[in-house]
Amino acid sequence: MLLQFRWGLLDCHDLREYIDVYFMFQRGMRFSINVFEETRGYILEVYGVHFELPDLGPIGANGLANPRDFLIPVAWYEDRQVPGGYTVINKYQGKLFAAKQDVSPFNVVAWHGNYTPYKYDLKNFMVINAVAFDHADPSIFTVLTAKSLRPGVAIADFVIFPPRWGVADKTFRPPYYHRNCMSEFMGLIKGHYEAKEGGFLPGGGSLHSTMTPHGPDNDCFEKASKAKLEPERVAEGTMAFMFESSLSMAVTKWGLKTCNCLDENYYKCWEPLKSHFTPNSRNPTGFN
Ligand SMILES: O=C(O)Cc1cc(O)ccc1O
Ligand SMILES: [Fe+2]
Repeated sequence: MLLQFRWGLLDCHDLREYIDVYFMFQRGMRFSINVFEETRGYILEVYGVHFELPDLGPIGANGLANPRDFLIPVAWYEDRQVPGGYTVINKYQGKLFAAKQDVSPFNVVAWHGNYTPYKYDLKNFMVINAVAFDHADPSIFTVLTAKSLRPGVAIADFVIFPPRWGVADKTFRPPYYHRNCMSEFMGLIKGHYEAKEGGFLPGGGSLHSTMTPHGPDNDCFEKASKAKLEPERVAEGTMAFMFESSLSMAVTKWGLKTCNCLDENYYKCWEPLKSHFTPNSRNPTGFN
């Protein structure tokens, strides 16, 4: 992603070197985004609470997304007019409003406070994974969380699936088949997602709503069930992510119809799955 971000008082300069970046704009901030090349972006807005680093628990003081890697922009302003003027788009009570003005909205020359936008390069995420057996829950990949009042239940988690090593023995290594109380919106910034190599394209999105069963497609199941469990690179050159929420998500009319991009056949990726239930294989040889 090649882009340039500007927001009132602050300039993120040219971000050409950044590929997988997370940006946070605080409420009320004016910003503009210039893109230079093929660019993909996803937006998540939370209300009432702020994103914060997850509690690290037994991980200790350091790990996952480290505070040192969250960067804030330097002060910057511009005082200029552009032909046709500026259109400032404002979101208010869920609706977008546009206002025209002659001067740049980024014309304030001083700033004092502790309420800044920030950026985080996803490459800096310190990935943790299972190193003996079992598939660890995706909460190990939480970059930021917007907590609800109930401990452990987030309004929204921002989770990434970065390149890493898969080494777990006696384990089906891809994501397990599951249903859970969270809504899972997934996106793909680049590459492919291990659980749906063909059916999930960069720039696309999938939504598995609360308590909807889901998991790897048939190809992934077949491959991973037969694979020799040697150490292997997982998700090399890719970046999938998940916005996970304890709230339900509604799909807009645009998403369902207008965009004309709905994959009506998505469910078919699970159709070839067969039952492999064998009650006697509960304790595979050598497994305690
Ligand atoms: O559904 C998904 O593909 C996301 C996901 C990944 C994983 O490794 C475990 C659980 C989970 O929801
Ligand atoms: Fe899931």
